Amino acid sequence: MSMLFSPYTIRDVKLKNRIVMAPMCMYSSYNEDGKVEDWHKVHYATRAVGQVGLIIVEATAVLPEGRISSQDLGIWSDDHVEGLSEVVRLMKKNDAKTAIQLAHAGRKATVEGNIYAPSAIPFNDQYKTPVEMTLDDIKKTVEAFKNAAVRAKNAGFDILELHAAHGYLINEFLSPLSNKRTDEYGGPAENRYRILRKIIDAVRSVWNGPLFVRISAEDYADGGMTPSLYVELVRWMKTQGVDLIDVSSGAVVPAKIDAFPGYQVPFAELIRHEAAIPTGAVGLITTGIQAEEILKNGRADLVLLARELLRHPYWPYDAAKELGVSIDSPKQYDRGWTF
Ligand SMILES: Cc1cc2nc3c(=O)[nH]c(=O)nc-3n(C[C@H](O)[C@H](O)[C@H](O)COP(=O)(O)O)c2cc1C
Repeated sequence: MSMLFSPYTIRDVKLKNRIVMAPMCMYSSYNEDGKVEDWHKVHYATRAVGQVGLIIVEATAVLPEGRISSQDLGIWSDDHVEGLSEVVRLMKKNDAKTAIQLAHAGRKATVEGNIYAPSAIPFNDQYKTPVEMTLDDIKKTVEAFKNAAVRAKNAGFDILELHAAHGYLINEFLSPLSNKRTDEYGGPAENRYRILRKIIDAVRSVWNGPLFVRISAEDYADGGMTPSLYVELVRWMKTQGVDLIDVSSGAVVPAKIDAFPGYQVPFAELIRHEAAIPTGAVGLITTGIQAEEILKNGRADLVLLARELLRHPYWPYDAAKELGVSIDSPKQYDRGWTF
């Protein structure tokens, strides 16, 4: 029996299969700051038609200065809710469950004006030097994540994901390589974790649904974070009511990454077993058999695909065929989806 095509329930949300579309920035809010465009509607609805069980909408900025680019999606204003609701409606209408990744780009923001980070150290010489956040800035940021969670709820999302990976703001606090603070937000792991602790508590105060956190489990640099070091942090997340860790890696400091099929799966596996929490595996997963192996060997609970779903929006059909499983097709496509 296929595990990839078996349902998975988190809190009160039942996914029809274990296939997840990983968050991917579309940099397509070209008309109005942070707003949904037709592109987003077509793009996300298409993967829902393709029978992806859970779709995670791209990194969506909780503050305008927290955008990776000026064309990122935003959720810092109530004006963003209407467009996001429309994307949710289209995905749900096509039978997918929906999530959104709440994000702040920190020192990797490329917007005009000041950018903010735990310490005033640029990512590299291509990036601006960020302003070191004051305690008041931190408070405002925590509040922004909370307000974003309320808006995501109003837009109708089933699941929330906090972006604590890829060298963006939360990741910058977690890693000792980018956080050189000497106050209660820097130094030992417990201090570096403090902003995420506050964000999770703030989000949890307004959100009862499933909550994921995406982490970069490995910094690929001396003195940086490793999957083993993350186990303690993930245990804290679990105590705070986080339901699943979406395990990615890298990008907090410039480093060379040797990416090969399934290269991040061992990190998801270690965290799943050591911290006893469900995980999602991501990174160069492209075939049904590969996905099935990850799930059946207990290495992760969900499988996330990014670039493969840009090439093949109906990948679930291909994977089902490969695994000899019969799945429902959108009824309009019945004549093409039988094999
Ligand atoms: C176009 C593009 C945009 C991305 N944007 C995001 C993002 O918004 N948030 C995030 O956590 N990861 C982002 N990623 C990383 C993917 O979610 C994924 O972790 C990575 O591409 C590895 O998976 P893959 O080998 O299946 O592509 C992006 C990747 C691509 C290709």
